[in-house]
Amino acid sequence: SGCSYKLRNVDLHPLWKGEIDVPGGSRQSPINIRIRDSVFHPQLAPVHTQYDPNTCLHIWNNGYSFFVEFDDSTDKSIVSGGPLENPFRLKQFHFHWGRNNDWGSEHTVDSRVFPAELHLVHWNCSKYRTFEEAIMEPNGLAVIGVFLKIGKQHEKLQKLVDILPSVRYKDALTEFNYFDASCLLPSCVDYWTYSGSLTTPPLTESVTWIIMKKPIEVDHSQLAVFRSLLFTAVGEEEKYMVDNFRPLQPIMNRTVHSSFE
Ligand SMILES: COc1ccc(C[C@H]2SC(=O)NC2=O)c(OC)c1
Ligand SMILES: [Zn+2]
Repeated sequence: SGCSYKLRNVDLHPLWKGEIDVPGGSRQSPINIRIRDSVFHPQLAPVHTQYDPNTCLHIWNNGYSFFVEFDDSTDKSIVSGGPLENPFRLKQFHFHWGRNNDWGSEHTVDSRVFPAELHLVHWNCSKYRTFEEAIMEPNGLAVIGVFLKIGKQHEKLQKLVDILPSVRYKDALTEFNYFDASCLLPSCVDYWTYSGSLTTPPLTESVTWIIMKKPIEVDHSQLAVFRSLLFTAVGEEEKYMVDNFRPLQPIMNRTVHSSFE
């Protein structure tokens, strides 16, 4: 039961008040994935994640989303296979969501919007020495995108939901260890992949996007806790952290490939 396309009459986050498109950008994200325009690539193997829950470090509110960050000093938590030529190291994951369940995702599928979207961010440790270096390179990052839909409670996510109040304010950071990020992946291995960019400044065109076809389910009360976070720091006029997604960008002359027919 796809939700109908809803005009997102949201007032944009200050991040997007100014420039929305990158001058000369030819591979910006997010995009609308048109299923009938995607090209099946039989050589696209399943994506393989190998995450060590002990590499989980902390969670922090960066004023736009909350980032769960990982120790990326070793190859203990990596993604490989799929469109990737070599393994990439897990650096962080975060989400984008709306003020209500009618919108919130960054990517859309045949103009269908989801209430939220998870991004698992990895960098090309075979070619670059650090994450900061990799974000400036065309093949520097691999981000796995997973759509969230409202349904049954996601039990493994609850450990994360329960700690969110401790990072309510911008710049708050709290220790968060032993979390297996693979519990946030859908059981279906099908995905789309395309070349794109970061969806917040510096908007660099350094991302191989891997968008999972199937969403994961969370219940409405779990998503409600995301919306209790603040964009603002202690002492500032409180602004709820909602609608932290970038508007859709032009596909230009890109092809989205699918790992499934
Ligand atoms: C300075 O480097 C950065 C800055 C921002 C982000 C987060 C962006 S990028 C994405 O996919 N979603 C987001 O909100 C980042 O992530 C790789 C890397
Ligand atoms: Zn993101």
